[in-house]
Amino acid sequence: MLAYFGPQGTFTEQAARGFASPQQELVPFDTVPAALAATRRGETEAACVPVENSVEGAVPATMDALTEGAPLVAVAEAVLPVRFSVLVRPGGEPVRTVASHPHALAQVRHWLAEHLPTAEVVATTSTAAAARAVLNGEFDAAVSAPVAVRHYPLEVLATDVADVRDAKTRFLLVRRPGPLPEPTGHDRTSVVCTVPDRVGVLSDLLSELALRRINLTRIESRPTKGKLGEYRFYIDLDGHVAEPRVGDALAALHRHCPQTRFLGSYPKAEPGGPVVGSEEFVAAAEWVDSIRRGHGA
Ligand SMILES: O=C(O)C(=O)C[C@]1(C(=O)O)C=C[C@@H](O)C=C1
Repeated sequence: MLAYFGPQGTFTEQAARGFASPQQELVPFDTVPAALAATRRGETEAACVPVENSVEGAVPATMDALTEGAPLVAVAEAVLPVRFSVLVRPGGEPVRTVASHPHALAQVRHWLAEHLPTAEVVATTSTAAAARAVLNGEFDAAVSAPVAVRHYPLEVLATDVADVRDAKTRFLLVRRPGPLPEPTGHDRTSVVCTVPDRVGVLSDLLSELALRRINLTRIESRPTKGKLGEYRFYIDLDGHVAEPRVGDALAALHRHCPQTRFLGSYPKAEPGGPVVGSEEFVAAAEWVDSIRRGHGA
């Protein structure tokens, strides 16, 4: 079974369908923490959750839920184009309220201002939860994934709605810790470091990556929710922990920041970015090894 951030008809369901094997049952959960909790408890083999949108940035619910509770690791990612449909009940009633996930609302702000300027905008837990609520008569319109109309008998008021063309959302497939996916040469590694209160610690972390020519693809901070001013840094970098260069860098991050959690090494959905080989790291490690064995200098 594969848990996903639902209900049926979310963008996340689409991403989950891409990950699932033909026989695998998909199980919707109304929140990201609930989908991850089912996987932590072993009720589902994996969970699919949104992690980052090209317009609105990180999905805080996912970042927090991956850090709090038993460890989970990402084994795959997917990137989907995001364009919305605006769904209403059949019958042409006036649209006084329009609902959706905050990330979706942020991606259609201009469209709403132009086409539904007087409608009150309401946040829901997901785009599909908004469609479900419109069906139940709670709101008049939902900004939803185009597939939502297959699950909820609503009418399409507008399609292809997006303030920013080519917007994309990245999704992760996470499991309980186990064997890692094999390196492909186009991988991403994710970690979260809860930094100690020490001068220059962030600069130290970044220097360790730069020294090893590791490309940083994302860095985000979130409060630990403990003391004011205490932060965690979510770091995505190019490469796989199985590569000596990357393994070496993660060990260095852990030295600076003992509270570092590994969040996975997995193939990138859209290969790109500079490719840096590990050859010189392997050669250097072999050289040191031969010195230790008394064979070289
Ligand atoms: O509500 C959904 O349909 C989701 O899958 C969540 C989500 C998100 O978290 O960003 C996914 C893609 C869109 O950017 C809008 C909402």
